[in-house]
Amino acid sequence: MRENIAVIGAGTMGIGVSHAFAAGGHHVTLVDIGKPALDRAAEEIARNVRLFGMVGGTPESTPGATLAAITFSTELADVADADFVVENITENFSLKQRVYRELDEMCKPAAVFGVNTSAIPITRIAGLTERADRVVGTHFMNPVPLKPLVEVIRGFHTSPETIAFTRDLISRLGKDTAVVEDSPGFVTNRAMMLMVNEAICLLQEGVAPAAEIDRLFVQCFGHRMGPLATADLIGLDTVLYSLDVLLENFNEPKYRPSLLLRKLVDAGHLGRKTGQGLFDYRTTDPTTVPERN
Ligand SMILES: NC(=O)c1ccc[n+]([C@@H]2O[C@H](COP(=O)([O-])OP(=O)(O)OC[C@H]3O[C@@H](n4cnc5c(N)ncnc54)[C@H](O)[C@@H]3O)[C@@H](O)[C@H]2O)c1
Repeated sequence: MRENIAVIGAGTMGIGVSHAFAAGGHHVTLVDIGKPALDRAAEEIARNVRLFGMVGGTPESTPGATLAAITFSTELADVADADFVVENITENFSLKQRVYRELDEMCKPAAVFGVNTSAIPITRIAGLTERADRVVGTHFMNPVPLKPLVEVIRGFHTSPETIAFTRDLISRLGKDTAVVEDSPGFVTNRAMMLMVNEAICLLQEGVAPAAEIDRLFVQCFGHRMGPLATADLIGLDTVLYSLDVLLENFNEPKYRPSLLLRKLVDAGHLGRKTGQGLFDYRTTDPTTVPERN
């Protein structure tokens, strides 16, 4: 069944989520506050369709067909007809607060809200709306079209029907779901952000150069990508904001972001999306590490 999907935020995640739903046969309305972000999103989706297609998606998808299934808009009001909303705006509670209050007023009562946050508790977001039973965490992984599993988070009030609807929708994209209970950072990011932050601390202390830190994870532990390349792929701003959320919620100093991470974000070096981060991507991709010697 073809659903009306709204995707809010056309950054790293909004690009991948729109691509996955459009290639999966749905109609997508992608909303961002800025036209430049939407133009970049259209370019990147077209490039990504060519590059990697979609796990379980329509094999005959072309950039033109995928883009034709997406309406690009700067008006939140354009998502009033959505059956399912995936919100992917910046990892900042006050920004999200404004968006959810507006969405709750304008969307039809039956619409389900999928929160694609890295760490903010789903129950806290659901409390901003009058439809807490229809708010669910949908933690997609990056790059979305290539990742076979989505972490689905059950908020305090999320209903069994909402979980079932969300799992069915995601399974029709050819992806599996792992349902977990609500807790800051969920399963994945509570553990992963700690590892990434500690790897940045190792770099900051000069224990090893960035490429060597990542090589140890790839060649010794069989990781596809080292923690520093992972941080650059996520976006260093998103890593920093996620650690801030974990620190605020758990009040444990182990989640304190490294000074180097904060400095790079202040400098505007946010990783792949800006061309520089822990590595420099402007001319070549320095993060490709062979998996074995
Ligand atoms: N990057 C990842 O790997 C990853 C993975 C899973 C979840 N997330 C979560 O997804 C969300 C988005 O992350 P991202 O990496 O795509 O961030 P990003 O910075 O790349 O993109 C955020 C986008 O949201 C837009 N935006 C901000 N306020 C808005 C508003 N009021 N209305 C519409 N658009 C608005 C910005 O213009 C920007 O284009 C965050 O909550 C993040 O924690 C990120």
